[in-house]
Amino acid sequence: MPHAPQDHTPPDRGGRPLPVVPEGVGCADLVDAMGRLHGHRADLLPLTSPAPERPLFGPAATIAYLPFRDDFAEGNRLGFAGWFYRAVGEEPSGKVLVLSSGGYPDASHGGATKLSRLANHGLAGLLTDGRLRDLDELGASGLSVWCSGEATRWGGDTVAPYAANVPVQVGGVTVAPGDFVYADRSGAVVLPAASLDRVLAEAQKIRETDLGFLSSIREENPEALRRGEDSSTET
Ligand SMILES: O=C([O-])CC(=O)C(=O)O
Ligand SMILES: [Mg+2]
Repeated sequence: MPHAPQDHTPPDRGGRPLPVVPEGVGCADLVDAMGRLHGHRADLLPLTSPAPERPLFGPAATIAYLPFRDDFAEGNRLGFAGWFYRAVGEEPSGKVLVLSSGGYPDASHGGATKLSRLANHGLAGLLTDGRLRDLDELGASGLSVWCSGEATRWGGDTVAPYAANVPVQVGGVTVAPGDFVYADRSGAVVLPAASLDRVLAEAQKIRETDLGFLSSIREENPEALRRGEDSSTET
């Protein structure tokens, strides 16, 4: 068994458009669906967003941050701009930029000025387990941005980008380039591209089953349940 996927190219969808998350389906439904279809950890605890009403969904372009090294000349020369354009490639539109915090979740991993490239190139947004600066400005950009919190101090002497489009670890979860990332106020979840359609269908089924439970719970008989005579709804 290989320890990591070697090819991170998202599977060819045969011209089919990218799917959307079904109406009413949220993070917990997607995490439940992932639990049914995969054995690995896929959920991140809730992150902070300047526009939490704006869920994030799209294929990941990853940048790995590491603790800053003054002798990493090539990486430092590329800077954020170089790593950003390497990560998003020729088709940046709709992608989610994923920045791994590199062991310093409280350091800033960027601010609204350099991250204005995301809106310029039509990305869906950004997810990181590190902090960001200028959250108000990022919220006004129309992007969906999720991070561990706001920072005011520049973080470039603490962490720096050193690789693009490699699998990264974010909030205890592996994100490979091309994985689909979803985030809302409840949390975030990482969906393998090859399973995407099945996970979305399963999440919709879970949501519909829950709606069915809600109406049978409304109609249940408290007396019968106290006597232990009705176990039709086990929620
Ligand atoms: O965080 C940084 O590296 C610089 C910054 O504030 C910005 O780009 O707006
Ligand atoms: Mg700034």
